[in-house]
Parts: sequence; structure tokens; C-alpha cells
Amino acid sequence: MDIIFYHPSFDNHYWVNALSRALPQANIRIWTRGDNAPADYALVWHPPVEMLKGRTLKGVFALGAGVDAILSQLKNNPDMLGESIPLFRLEDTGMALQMQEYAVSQVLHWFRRFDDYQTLKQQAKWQPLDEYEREDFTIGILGAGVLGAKVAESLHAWGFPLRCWSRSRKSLPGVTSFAGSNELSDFLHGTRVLINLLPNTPETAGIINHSLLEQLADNSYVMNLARGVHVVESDLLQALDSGKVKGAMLDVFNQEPLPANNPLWAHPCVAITPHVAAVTRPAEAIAFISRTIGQLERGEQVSGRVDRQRGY
Ligand SMILES: NC(=O)C1=CN([C@@H]2O[C@H](COP(=O)(O)OP(=O)(O)OC[C@H]3O[C@@H](n4cnc5c(N)ncnc54)[C@H](O)[C@@H]3O)[C@@H](O)[C@H]2O)C=CC1
Ligand SMILES: O=C(O)C(=O)CO
Repeated sequence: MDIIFYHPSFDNHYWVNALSRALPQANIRIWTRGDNAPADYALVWHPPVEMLKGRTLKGVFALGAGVDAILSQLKNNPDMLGESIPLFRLEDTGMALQMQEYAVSQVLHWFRRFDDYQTLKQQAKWQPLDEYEREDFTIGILGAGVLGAKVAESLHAWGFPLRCWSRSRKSLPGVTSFAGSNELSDFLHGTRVLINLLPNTPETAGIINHSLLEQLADNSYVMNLARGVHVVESDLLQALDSGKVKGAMLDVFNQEPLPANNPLWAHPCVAITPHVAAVTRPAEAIAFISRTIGQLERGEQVSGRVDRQRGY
């Protein structure tokens, strides 16, 4: 079995060595331009079109959870990957725990008013503030898939009222489930902390806009852990300036790296991380990929296949 590997920023040699240990029966090579030799599988992130074009592969694995970049490349180059070639993505592989750490720490930061205490500290003011009540701190999670469901589970342990919004109704302990565009307004009404974990699709792009933000509870908080394209940045800035939204924690942006002149950098109510909410963990990702390849080779059911029409 032949496997080609391409990632623009990972240590490709490290990955190929680790993959070779996990799949001793496979010949795994780093793909470089001009390599047209046959391959059964391709493991990729932001691949050049020529890497995949014209190949008859048994499967392509995206080395991350989101497949928006590869699907948008496919839209512009429809012959990059034959319709019948399955595309897979990483499901969890250590990302859920990282999302849980990120979401829980930031929710507690807001709930315990550490943002306000930081402001008071800058004024050298010793001033105990009123506590927030849990029942006024409803957390709404946009997207209740692999990562959203796990984030809900970790916040449930802290006793917050929880709700989620997804395409179909979910059954998650302690979480009120809202489904479909007809129920989005009900989901937003009373939501104090909005956490975004949707995939980037034509239906979800720009979803966090003026109209959505207006429907949140007053003094709400927004955490974007999914993709920058979900947020209309000018609408978020306006909601922050008006006080409707009290704080935002943003990991992803329309343009990455976020340009130095973007007003989000300077806004006192915005916290920023550089797209690190959950990174691909090699050991877990390699275990998932090698297990899935084994299942495919044996003709078994696999999980993680992307529905190209649906867009995630
Ligand atoms: N910031 C970061 O470091 C990372 C960001 N991500 C982002 O997180 C996203 C989510 O990942 P997973 O949970 O693994 O995806 P998933 O596919 O398991 O879950 C997606 C959820 O969104 C819902 N959804 C999709 N379209 C919808 C629509 N039109 N209306 C309502 N609900 C809709 C689905 O029903 C599902 O509940 C990824 O697509 C990726 O963009 C993933 C990993 C790291
Ligand atoms: O896996 C993904 O989709 C990511 O965004 C990794 O940072």
C-alpha cells in the first residue's frame, strides 16, 4: 500500500516516520512536486491541486477537523478529486479535550468577572462586585457535533444552564436541543454566552451578524472557536461598542494571521488567540488514520467521512 503525505507546516519527516510505525505494511512518502507515482491514500492539509488531480485513490484524509479549505479548493478545481473518492476528516483525536479546556476556562473567567476585576486593577481599585448567578448564565453552543457535544459535557459539570443548536435534534445530558433555522431565534433568546463550533458551509458563513447578536441576552459574551468566516467582524465590533456584547474571545478570523491594523486587536473587550483552540495531535491523529485505513482495507464501516454536498 502506498500513502502520500503533505502538510505545509508540520514536520513532515516526523509524521511519515510515526505513520510508518503505525502502518508497517505501507510505503509512506512525503509528496513533492512532480511526484506522479501511484498512491492508495493521501494525507493532506491545504494540498496543491496537482498532488491529488488525476489520481485514483482509495481515500483522502484531511489532517484536521474542518474540511472547508479543501472543499473550497475542490469547488474551484472540480477535477482535483473524483466524486467517488471518499474524503475523511479527523474526529476528535485529542481536539475535544483542548476545546473543553478553552471553553471552560473562558466561561469561568467571564462568570467570575475576572474581566471586570482586571479593569479595576488597572485603576488600582479595591472593589468587590456583585456575583453573577448561574441561572442568568445560559450557555448556547452553535454546532453540537463531535466538538460541540464534548464542550457541552464539560460545561454541564459546572452546573450552567446549557443549550445547543444543530441541524438535527440532539440528546445530550443537561442540554436543551434546538434544531434547524426555525429554532435559531428561540435558541438565541436568553443565551448569555454564545460558543461557536459550527463547520464553515454556505449556510453558516456570516451567521454571527447584527441580527443574531441583537437576539442574545444583554451583556452577552461571544466565543468563536470554529472559523473566522462565521463572524461579521464589523457587526461584532458594533455590538461590543454598544454594550450589547460585553466580551468576545476569538480564536479564528476572516484573515489569518490577523492583520496588525485590525481594530479587534486594540478593542478592550476582545481577547485573541492565534487559531490554537485545538491543534492536531500527531499520536491520536495517526491512531485514527491507521485504524480507519485498516477498516477500509477490510471493507468495514468507518467514521469520519465528509459529506461533500453538505459541506462538512
Ligand atoms: N479553532 C480551532 O482550532 C479548530 C476549529 N475547528 C472547527 O470546528 C468545527 C466543528 O468541528 P466538529 O465538531 O468536529 O464538526 P461536526 O461535523 O462533528 O459538527 C458540526 C455540527 O454543526 C452542525 N451544523 C452544521 N451545519 C449546520 C446548519 N446549517 N445549521 C445548524 N447546525 C449545523 C451539525 O449539525 C453538527 O452538530 C470544524 O468544522 C472546524 O471548522 C476544529 C478544530 C480546531
Ligand atoms: O482541525 C481544524 O479544523 C483546525 O482548525 C485546526 O487548527
